[in-house]
Amino acid sequence: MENRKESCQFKTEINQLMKIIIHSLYSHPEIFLRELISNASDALDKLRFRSQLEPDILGTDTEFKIVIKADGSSRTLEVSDNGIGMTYDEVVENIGTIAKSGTAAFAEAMKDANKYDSLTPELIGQFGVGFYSSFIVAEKVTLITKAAGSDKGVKWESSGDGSYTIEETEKASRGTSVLLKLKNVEKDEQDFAEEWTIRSVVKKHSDFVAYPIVMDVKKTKPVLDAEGKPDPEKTETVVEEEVLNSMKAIWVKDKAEVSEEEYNEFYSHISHDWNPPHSHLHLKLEGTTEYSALLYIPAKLPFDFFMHERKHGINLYCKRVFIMENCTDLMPPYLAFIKGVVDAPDLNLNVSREILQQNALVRNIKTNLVKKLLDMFAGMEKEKYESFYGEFGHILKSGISADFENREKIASLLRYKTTKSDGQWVSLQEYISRMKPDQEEIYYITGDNLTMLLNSPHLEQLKEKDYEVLLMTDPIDEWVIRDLHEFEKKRFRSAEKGDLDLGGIDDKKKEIYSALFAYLKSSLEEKIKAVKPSTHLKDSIACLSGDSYDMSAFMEKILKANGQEVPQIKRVLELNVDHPLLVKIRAIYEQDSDAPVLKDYSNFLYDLAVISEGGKLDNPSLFSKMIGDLMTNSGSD
Ligand SMILES: Nc1ncnc2c1ncn2[C@@H]1O[C@H](COP(=O)(O)OP(=O)(O)OP(=O)(O)O)[C@@H](O)[C@H]1O
Repeated sequence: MENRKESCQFKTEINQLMKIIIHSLYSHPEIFLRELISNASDALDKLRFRSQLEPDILGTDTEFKIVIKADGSSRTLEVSDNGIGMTYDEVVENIGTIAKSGTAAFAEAMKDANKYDSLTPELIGQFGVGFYSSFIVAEKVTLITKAAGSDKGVKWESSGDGSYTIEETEKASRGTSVLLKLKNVEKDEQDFAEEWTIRSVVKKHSDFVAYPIVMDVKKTKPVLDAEGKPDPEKTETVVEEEVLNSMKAIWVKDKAEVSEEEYNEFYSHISHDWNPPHSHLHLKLEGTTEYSALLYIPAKLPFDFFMHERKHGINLYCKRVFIMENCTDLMPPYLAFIKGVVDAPDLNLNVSREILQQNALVRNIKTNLVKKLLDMFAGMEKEKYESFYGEFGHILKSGISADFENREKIASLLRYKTTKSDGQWVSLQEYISRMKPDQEEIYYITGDNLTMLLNSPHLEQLKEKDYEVLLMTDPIDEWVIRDLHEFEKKRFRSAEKGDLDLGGIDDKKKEIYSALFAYLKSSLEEKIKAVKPSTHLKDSIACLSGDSYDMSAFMEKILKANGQEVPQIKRVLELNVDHPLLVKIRAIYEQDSDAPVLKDYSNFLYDLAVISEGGKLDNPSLFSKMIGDLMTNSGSD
């Protein structure tokens, strides 16, 4: 049969991606070597895992390793592995098209970014540049691979100029080899054809890779004399294979043996994030549930956090043998941003994802990890915790609804800005400690931005009383409140729903307004369910509020934004009976309860309430006309 062969163009996005990578990483060329070694190590992990179920797949090639060959005269560098390899279709899928969510999102984010200079390595690091980073140092890349169990090899080749070729080929052994034809380098640039450059980069970035990374190195050795003793006078140059990395799994080491730098390097190895992590947690537990774990909090929320295909969560090992990546059974969704490794020596190596779910050991480890992480968050010093919370707080909060057992603990980790915190975060404990002596409840208000909430008319009476109000701007806060109800026996109370009971309204006033309110109610029947003297307002004239068990305006907005059908909810129009305009309207009403202007005034009052909560008006032109009339009249008074 004819060998398959194709010449293809890269997708536009890939072209763009390569340009960006080459342009922005030229000052960090060594990154490519780490990426290639990391891919080789992943390929060996996959093969090792598969060989546990299919031992025959290895054949005689059982010594897993990554081989680096550098040749200064031909200016080539080759990174090979005897891992899982790729079939023709896998090469098509993985190299040259955008199969991965990360690459696609990266290309999307960078679509109109021709401002390469603003792309720092830290920014790009979030996206994982992978295989394409080879083109930073190479003018041509040739990948030859043979999948485990397959009898044909595949060759992929590109000069990074927009096209590539792919064809079936012969390859003797299983695995992948990436051959780079290196670009020429200037005098003081890193040269990857040189042994010591490779040696130092491997040591720096890939020391803990679990497989030997070997290279033939030239050594000068004394020649042995006839008795087998070294002759100090004579030396010869020999070539020997040398292992460049220590292969030490740092998670099984003692904390004292691991430097900060090693922790950070290991983090970028497993997470493909080049930014140093926010913090790490290194655990070694003995006893009935034995495990070691090295967990990291990233510094930033990964850009692909909410994408389905996202990987790089927790990698599961058993006695340093890789079992699976992204082991979701070890971390609840509200801590899914945690990355790291867990090594459980008592786990069965052949464990499948399905079995894991029911495995008591895995459940215990999970419970334990969650506890340790929550304790770690609670123990962080303020500034450090707040930088973490600013990034991941909205995800952590979902634990309030999802993890009943840890609800209290998570609640004490919540932070909110408040009407009195001047932009600072406040914990619920702090809020309670600052409550006024006559204050019984924790007041909160929800909405999508702080400025609007701070100026909400609903807060006027509360401000007058000098009560602090939590400002909740994350959609998830609606669910937090729904499930939390109270904290340290203090109930949460919405500042925009129900009566505030902060001091009754004078009965006499209620009485004199009752006729006007009845009129307003009938005139606005389609929009509101009642008109009431306000318990919230102090300076403003009108606001809309819900009954205690009604959905909040923010919740309504969130549900609508998510395409859910929300039944039309009529709210209560609250009016400030001490406001001069209301006094004036009442006077008009008492003079002539059929005065045509009253209809306009009722709409006007309703519109004022809508505007004060940032809503949109049905008839803005009528509204501005009313404002104009009112201003003219007040001038002539
Ligand atoms: N040495 C290899 N052996 C087998 N498959 C490989 C090898 N190198 C790359 N691949 C395949 O090609 C895919 C794309 O590799 P690439 O380095 O571009 O990204 P990645 O490693 O998946 O992700 P990241 O963005 O995190 O680096 C890999 O997911 C893997 O399936």
